[in-house]
Amino acid sequence: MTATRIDGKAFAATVREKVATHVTRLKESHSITPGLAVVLVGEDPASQVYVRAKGKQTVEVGMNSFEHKLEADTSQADLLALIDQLNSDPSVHGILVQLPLPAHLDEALVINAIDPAKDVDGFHISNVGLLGTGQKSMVPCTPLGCLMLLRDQLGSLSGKSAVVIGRSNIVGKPMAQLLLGDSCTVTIAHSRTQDLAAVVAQADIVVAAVGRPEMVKGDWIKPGATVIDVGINRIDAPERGTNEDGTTKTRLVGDVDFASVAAVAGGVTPVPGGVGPMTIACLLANTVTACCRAHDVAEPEGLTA
Ligand SMILES: NC(=O)C1=CN([C@@H]2O[C@H](COP(=O)(O)OP(=O)(O)OC[C@H]3O[C@@H](n4cnc5c(N)ncnc54)[C@H](OP(=O)(O)O)[C@@H]3O)[C@@H](O)[C@H]2O)C=CC1
Ligand SMILES: Nc1nc(=O)c2c([nH]1)NC[C@@H]1CN(c3ccc(C(=O)N[C@@H](CCC(=O)O)C(=O)O)cc3)C=[N+]21
Repeated sequence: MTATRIDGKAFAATVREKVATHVTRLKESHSITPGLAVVLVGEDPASQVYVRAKGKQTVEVGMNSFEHKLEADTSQADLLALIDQLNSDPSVHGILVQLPLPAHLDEALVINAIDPAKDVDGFHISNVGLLGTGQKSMVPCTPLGCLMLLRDQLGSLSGKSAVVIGRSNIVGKPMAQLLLGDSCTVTIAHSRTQDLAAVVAQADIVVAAVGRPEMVKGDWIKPGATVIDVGINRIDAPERGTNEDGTTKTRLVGDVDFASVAAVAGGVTPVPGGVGPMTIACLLANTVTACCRAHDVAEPEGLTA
């Protein structure tokens, strides 16, 4: 069997089109322009790439983008003061603080200082609790993007067996909540799980969010299963030669060994071009949703869980 390549890049473009339509409606009928503020502390090169992509796509769908770049040694008090200012700014409907933060900053404290109504990452404890109890919340972008791809691929997820590999607060745990919300039978695997291959083998749906290059192999996968690869790993690619400074060129791979999995699965997402573009599209979707809720305007359908 040869799996369907689940094209997250193409699906993300359709999500952004829906977002752009709602932005136009908000502007024309309500004179409101949704705004997204992204806060980056320090100069991590990968984070800079993502923040640039977010800013560009925010503007492309017609929203306002506010970028705040702070020095790596910014104090906690200064960061909290900026968040306070963004919380009370009516032109800002969404706030994202790029993670990870430098080690001297208290990540949980900073995230929980964001107004939950503007928490477009869905990381604030209020949103985590709302999601866990099945109430309306802001849903974390990466798991939301995975859910959209799964629903598009499979239709109803009800009764399916799902294994999420990884239990982080930003991907694994909220992913498991969303799958449970769609009535999957959910197993969460992690670094202490025994015989991971056997756990994965019983799954109709596998979501890999581990951070280990090409760890999930084709011979673990139940034939016909749907596999979502969240991993973003940069590995050396000597076959591509060397950079001008003499260092080896690199390439991106996921947590899934694409070639062997595609030979067994029913569908699998590639890296790049799978979950990554969906994450940014869902961030824009969450910003429009937050803006609609703030102004008591009907929110778009099909853009949240
Ligand atoms: N595409 C996108 O938009 C995004 C991609 N990512 C990528 O997704 C991946 C995961 O991210 P994140 O959740 O933040 O990572 P974390 O490092 O926070 O979590 C990794 C999880 O994987 C588990 N794990 C580690 N090794 C193993 C193993 N050998 N077997 C089973 N489980 C294992 C860990 O278990 P334990 O808890 O026991 O330590 C942990 O729960 C990364 O590659 C990251 O770059 C992240 C966010 C967005
Ligand atoms: N507060 C916060 N929220 C996040 O959502 C968040 C974060 N911090 N910190 C870092 C991770 C990572 N992340 C990605 C977003 C897009 C791609 C993406 O678009 N990837 C492209 C490839 C990009 C490339 O070529 O480097 C792809 O997979 O096709 C990847 C990863 C969001 N994160």
